[in-house]
Amino acid sequence: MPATLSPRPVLSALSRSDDPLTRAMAPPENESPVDRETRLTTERQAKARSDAIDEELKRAQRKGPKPVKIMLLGQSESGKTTTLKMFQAFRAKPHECQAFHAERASWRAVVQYNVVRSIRIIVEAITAAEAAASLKAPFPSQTKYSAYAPKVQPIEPPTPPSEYPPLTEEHLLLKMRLSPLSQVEASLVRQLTLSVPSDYDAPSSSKEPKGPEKEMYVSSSGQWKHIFSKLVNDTRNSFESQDIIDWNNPNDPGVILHACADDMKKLWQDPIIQQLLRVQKLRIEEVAGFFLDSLDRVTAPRYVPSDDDILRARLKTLGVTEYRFTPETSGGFLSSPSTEWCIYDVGGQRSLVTAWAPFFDDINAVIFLAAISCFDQSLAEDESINRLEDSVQLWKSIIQNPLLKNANLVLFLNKCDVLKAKLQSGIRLADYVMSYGNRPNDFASASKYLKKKFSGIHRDFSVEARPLYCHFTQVIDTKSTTLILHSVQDMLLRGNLKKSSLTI
Ligand SMILES: Nc1nc2c(ncn2[C@@H]2O[C@H](COP(=O)(O)OP(=O)(O)OP(=O)(O)O)[C@@H](O)[C@H]2O)c(=O)[nH]1
Ligand SMILES: [Mg+2]
Repeated sequence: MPATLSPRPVLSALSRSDDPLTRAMAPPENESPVDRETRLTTERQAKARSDAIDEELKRAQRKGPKPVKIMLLGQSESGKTTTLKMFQAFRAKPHECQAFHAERASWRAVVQYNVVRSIRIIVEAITAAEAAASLKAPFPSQTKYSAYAPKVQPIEPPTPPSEYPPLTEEHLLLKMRLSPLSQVEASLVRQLTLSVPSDYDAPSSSKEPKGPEKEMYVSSSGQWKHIFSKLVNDTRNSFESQDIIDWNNPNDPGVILHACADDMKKLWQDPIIQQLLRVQKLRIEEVAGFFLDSLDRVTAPRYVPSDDDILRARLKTLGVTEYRFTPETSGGFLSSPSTEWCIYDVGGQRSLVTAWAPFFDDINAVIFLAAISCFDQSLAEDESINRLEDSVQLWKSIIQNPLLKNANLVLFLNKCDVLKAKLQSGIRLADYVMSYGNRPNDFASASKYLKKKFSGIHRDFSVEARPLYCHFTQVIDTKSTTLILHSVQDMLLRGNLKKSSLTI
């Protein structure tokens, strides 16, 4: 005899005539034994289906709420990927951090690429000075360096070559001795890209660059790291990079870099070269991925990048990278249930902005990064456009976008360390931002002014009335950024829980 199925017991307790629904649901009074068996089988199957659905729902609930979706937006070089690295290294649960640390081998190649790239800027500056001296050529065009060097708004005319400091035999000798670095650069490009971009002009000592060079990029920060799988021992059971890198590989770019270390240092520290860079208005220290002050360390045999090196290493993003993780919570109520986060890191170059929109749907929060130190630079893509002004316009278009009207807005006014250093070195904000007027040229006044500018745009143009969470950041600084990400995380989790009708 099959077990009685719900709602039989209730039915039997009711008089059939009490309620039309009960009557309708009741089995016919003259039901035959065969019909009864068929009916009970059908009911059992329906119950099994219903139980399966309940179990699936319970499993989904156990898995926790929907992931919190966050987009990192902002202009190129504003610090989006660096912020993502901060999430990966310091806000994820320990086993997820481990994967980040295992990527040190990959980041080692990026640091090496950044070093070689900086040296190439200097070598090209020497070549330009040589050409100017021997051929009495017209002004060497600054656009030659446009992909690398932070460009200054054309307020001052370029320095005439007659004012270039005279180079010595020693400089030319150094340049020659460093020529093997062009092979290292080509080899690193091969390692770091799945295929060399067709418009990438592989450097060659015998060839002058043709027009503006392209900065190397990766199509997605996830993909390129797989290339380094060949560096990983099959029998690896350790996440330590020392175990991952093949230190005996004679073709490792680190071998030539180590051999050239003294010459690179001599070149970078030479006072005449420093002066040459100054007159050519090449501020290499401000180029993303600057490691020339750490040459001893980063060219040492068995060099493995520190967390700090990874945060400073520069590789442009092309496309959209998705990173999922479960954040470490502060404990207490918010630590349960643990919500998964899904972070999208996009390429900020102008031509890539149109690729962002398909990801806007369902986004919980936008972290917009504005590099407020870039007030005296122009866009790599268009020298006539001031970077800060471009960032303001981008911010305006994001807060006006109807697809993002439900997204929480977090604004990182980033690169505060660079802004401070620039103002202290005497570069005047008022020379580039006319409305700054005669306010003091210090960090306190400049940062206050810039915050007002960005929050004023939010107040006047936001498609929806919503709060703005604004932070002054320098996302290469782990301590302060960890605290800020912590507060952003709590703010978003609270918002997310509220939306799911859970009170906190
Ligand atoms: N000094 C300093 N450097 C920073 C800061 N934030 C980012 N950087 C550096 O700036 C460079 C560019 O940062 P990324 O995070 O790659 O920039 P991005 O926004 O991802 O750029 P795209 O991928 O081109 O869109 C890197 O070398 C970072 O180390 C900061 O607050 N201070
Ligand atoms: Mg990036």
